[in-house]
Amino acid sequence: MQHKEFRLLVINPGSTSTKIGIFDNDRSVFETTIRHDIETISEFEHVIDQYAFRKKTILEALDKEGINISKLSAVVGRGGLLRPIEGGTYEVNEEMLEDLREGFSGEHASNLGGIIAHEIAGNLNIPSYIVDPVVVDEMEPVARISGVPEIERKSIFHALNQKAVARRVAKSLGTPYHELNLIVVHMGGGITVGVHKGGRVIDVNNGLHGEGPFSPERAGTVPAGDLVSMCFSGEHYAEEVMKKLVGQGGLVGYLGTNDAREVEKMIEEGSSEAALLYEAMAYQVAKEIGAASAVLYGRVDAIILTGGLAYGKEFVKKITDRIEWISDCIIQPGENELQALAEGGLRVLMGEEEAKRYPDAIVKEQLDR
Ligand SMILES: Nc1ncnc2c1ncn2[C@@H]1O[C@H](COP(=O)(O)OP(=O)(O)O)[C@@H](O)[C@H]1O
Ligand SMILES: CCCC(=O)OP(=O)(O)O
Repeated sequence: MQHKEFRLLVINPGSTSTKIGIFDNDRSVFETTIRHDIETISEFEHVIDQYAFRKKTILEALDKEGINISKLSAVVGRGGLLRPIEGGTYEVNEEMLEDLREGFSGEHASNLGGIIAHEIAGNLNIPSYIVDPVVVDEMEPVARISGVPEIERKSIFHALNQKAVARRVAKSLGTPYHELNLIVVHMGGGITVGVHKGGRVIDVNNGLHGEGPFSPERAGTVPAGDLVSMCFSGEHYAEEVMKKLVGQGGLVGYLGTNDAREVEKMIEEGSSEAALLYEAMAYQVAKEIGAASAVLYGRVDAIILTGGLAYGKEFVKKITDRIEWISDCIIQPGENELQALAEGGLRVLMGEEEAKRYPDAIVKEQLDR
């Protein structure tokens, strides 16, 4: 029987880059990463303001490659800060667009994925989807408690890549994903450390709003009392403080760059400040992995390090030196997000799965609250 051929455009806006791909069914025929330096990104007050800029760079990249978008069957974007929902593929609809534009759970580049996908697809009269957005929420009740009754911990993380890489590693280990205890560490513009138990991410640091290790452009956990004092010092607007946590925190805050390769260059050129900060980022990642291993009572089948920073051999060594006593460390540099987006869209186009309707699949515990 002859299989139908679908051509998909997949779009993955990250905090430091926009990655795009063209897939014929699940076969990648073109992929590129457009990096955005901190000067360009800082010109925009809000992430949503980057919409026209990111869309233009995508269309230009496709045009440069001579790709005719009129032949597309669907456009799939990385999903953003929606309401907490279960994993899966969702058709982009008006309710979703409204929440993405507003940034229902905050601002992040992935909010643009569904919006740009919908815009390009709408002009071609084809469907648009998002897959496993950053708000996929499988946290256990015990992990939701913060210590302040009015504040609940949230699941905001690299769900798409963490799940895709975990499944890939499970396959290579010859054990089903849902039978493994894994710690998956995605290290990109943000850094998230997910505890995968029985195929669910039962705990993870909120990689966006100040939890966990600091990262190329985020603060991670900061001393709470000092943050409160800063907020009420009368010296800063709320938006300014939020930017210190997201966008202008981490390496950007200390060294003015979100590019780890530049930091490596500074270290090579003798900067002891850059060396200390790189060491500190690795130290904080290792500490978070230690905490994640306690969630699993120390029974960890593997620790997976992934994302752009996992290409940095020295950086990875600084982490593994501190944690390899916990379990085997598997290094999967980069991410599998474009492939995962394509496969999610394809499952729906092939009729293997029905697209979920947003916001029908909101995590039930959230509604009960
Ligand atoms: N070869 C490399 N060595 C070290 N760091 C790298 C390398 N390639 C990318 N990175 C770093 O990874 C980070 C971006 O990771 P990535 O997963 O692409 O981020 P995002 O998708 O969040 O934009 C940047 O700090 C970048 O400098
Ligand atoms: C919001 C969590 C996902 C995340 O941090 O993505 P980037 O590393 O691409 O910014």
